[in-house]
Amino acid sequence: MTDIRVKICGLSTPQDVAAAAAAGAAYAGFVFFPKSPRNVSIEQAAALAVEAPVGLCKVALTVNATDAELDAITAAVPLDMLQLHGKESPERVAEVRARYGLPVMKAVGIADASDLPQIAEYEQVADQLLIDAKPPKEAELPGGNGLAFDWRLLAGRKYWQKPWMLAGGLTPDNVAEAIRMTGARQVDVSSGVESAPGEKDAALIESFTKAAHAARG
Ligand SMILES: O=C(O)c1ccccc1N[C@@H]1O[C@H](COP(=O)(O)O)[C@@H](O)[C@H]1O
Repeated sequence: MTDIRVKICGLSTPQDVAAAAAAGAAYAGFVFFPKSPRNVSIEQAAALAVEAPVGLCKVALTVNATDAELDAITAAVPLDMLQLHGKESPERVAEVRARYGLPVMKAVGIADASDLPQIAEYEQVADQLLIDAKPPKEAELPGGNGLAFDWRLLAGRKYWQKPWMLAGGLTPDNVAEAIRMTGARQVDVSSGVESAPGEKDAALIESFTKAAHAARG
């Protein structure tokens, strides 16, 4: 059985990147969304990405970004993947993938069973899927809210053909149970490894990756 792959999202300092790499994370996420407490400038992200260890997959998270915004990010930051975390249509996902030549991971928000068919739709056009909790209507952020969805919705599902990650409200304490219930082989976390909004905690990053790597789906 292959190891669980962990993405630590919302990194904003060299110490955050070092902690994610030291803990054995496979992906490092940089958030380009001004309303987020984890937002980084293009200059900040470029400096972090240049120094990141070889082998750590560097992911830019954007929300309904325009071509001009994506042009600026991709021109300056050495990236391995784009994460689209807004209301991008399947057509827009395909367009971004073709324009930038980078793998695209599309976030799909789940609140109940009626949200599941979207996964099959985005699977046609994205390289990976990120299955996250749907944000509450009043939420400022489309993700990164520390909210989980009912993992039983994924239990016993038909397998998807594309790689996918589980996200939403994961913590060092619940990630093993989430993996067991959903069969996820990849997990993504942001607020569950923070001591305050936007402040990553190296000890929590380590506990999270340890718990995820020890878990068996
Ligand atoms: O982290 C953010 O601030 C963020 C902002 C806008 C869109 C998505 C965001 N984060 C993503 O959401 C998931 C779940 O977050 P959490 O662990 O529940 O806090 C996270 O893994 C990011 O990919």
